[in-house]
Amino acid sequence: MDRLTAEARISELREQIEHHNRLYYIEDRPEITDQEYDQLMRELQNLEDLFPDMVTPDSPTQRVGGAPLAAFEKVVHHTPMLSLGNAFGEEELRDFDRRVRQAVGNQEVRYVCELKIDGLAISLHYENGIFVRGATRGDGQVGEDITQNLRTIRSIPLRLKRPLTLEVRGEAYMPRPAFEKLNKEREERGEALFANPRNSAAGSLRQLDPKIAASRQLDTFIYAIGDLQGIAVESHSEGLELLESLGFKVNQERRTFDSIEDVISFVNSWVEKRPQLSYDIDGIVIKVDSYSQQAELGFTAKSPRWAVAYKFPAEEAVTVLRGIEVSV
Ligand SMILES: CC(C)(CNC(=O)c1ccc(Oc2ccccc2)cc1)c1ccc2c(N)nc(N)nc2n1
Repeated sequence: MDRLTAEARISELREQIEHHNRLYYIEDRPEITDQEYDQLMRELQNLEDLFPDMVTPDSPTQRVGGAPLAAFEKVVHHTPMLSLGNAFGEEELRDFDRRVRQAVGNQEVRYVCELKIDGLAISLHYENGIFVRGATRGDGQVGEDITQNLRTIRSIPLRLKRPLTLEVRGEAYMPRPAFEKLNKEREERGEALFANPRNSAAGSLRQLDPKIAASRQLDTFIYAIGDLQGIAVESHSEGLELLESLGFKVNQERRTFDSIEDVISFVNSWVEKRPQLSYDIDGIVIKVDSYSQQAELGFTAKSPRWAVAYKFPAEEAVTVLRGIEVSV
């Protein structure tokens, strides 16, 4: 095959593979079988083996990186990764609403409610649409460079739909079925089990060998734009739509409400619905939607005044001590 034909076929295969990747890992509605997908990947791999100079970092064949690292480098976040203040009851949500309305005067306030995924906070940096670096939250200012491991997560796009330079935040997590399968395998091998999906996601992303992370079926939900050059969006919900249009996986259970009472009903509905999800959540995040109102509210030393995390009561941890059941 001559170079020109190879080049055309390589970009056609990449486009098809990325399309089916999105359908399978982000929209959860595959259109082709795994065998057909593997065949596309094999054809691309063969062509890249024949023409190595045509390999680019955003090629789907470049997800499972090279050799294990000796250690993780440190990364300074462009904008700090802030934490969330907590609310543990309905009254605290009403207090939050009163503080918000006090600060913004008698304007209408719209809230965005998002599931709080029980995983590991991550930051992803893109230059001209190409994934160049991913990091853990660390202390909010400095995290660890886990780019090689994050590249193995299929719901993280290696190239965006538009050549934007931006930094996004989200959660890396392990779906419960993958967690149960992993622990079953570890039990058969006589290895220590992970206590919960969050620990297994954290443990997987802390592996220096990307082949181990690649074997762990991790997933992501992106929930915030950090640095965004040159695109004007007016609200958080618009920002999430933009993230989705760029190719990120954004959780579909988010809702907007114009009153804190509706927020409270939404929060209560998730206390029951939580077990139906295929992943763990530890609460609901409520954010003021308007960016201009967020700016009016500002930040405390470590978290925004325009957001709060409603935390669910910890799962009833029952420990059997000498045959007596006690709840802790
Ligand atoms: C709201 C924010 C804290 C993200 N936002 C930021 O980290 C952030 C960071 C700098 C910002 O602006 C600054 C820029 C420079 C200096 C200081 C602040 C604004 C937001 C957050 C944190 C955890 C979340 C979580 N677990 N689940 C969901 N669903 N949403 C979450 N949202």
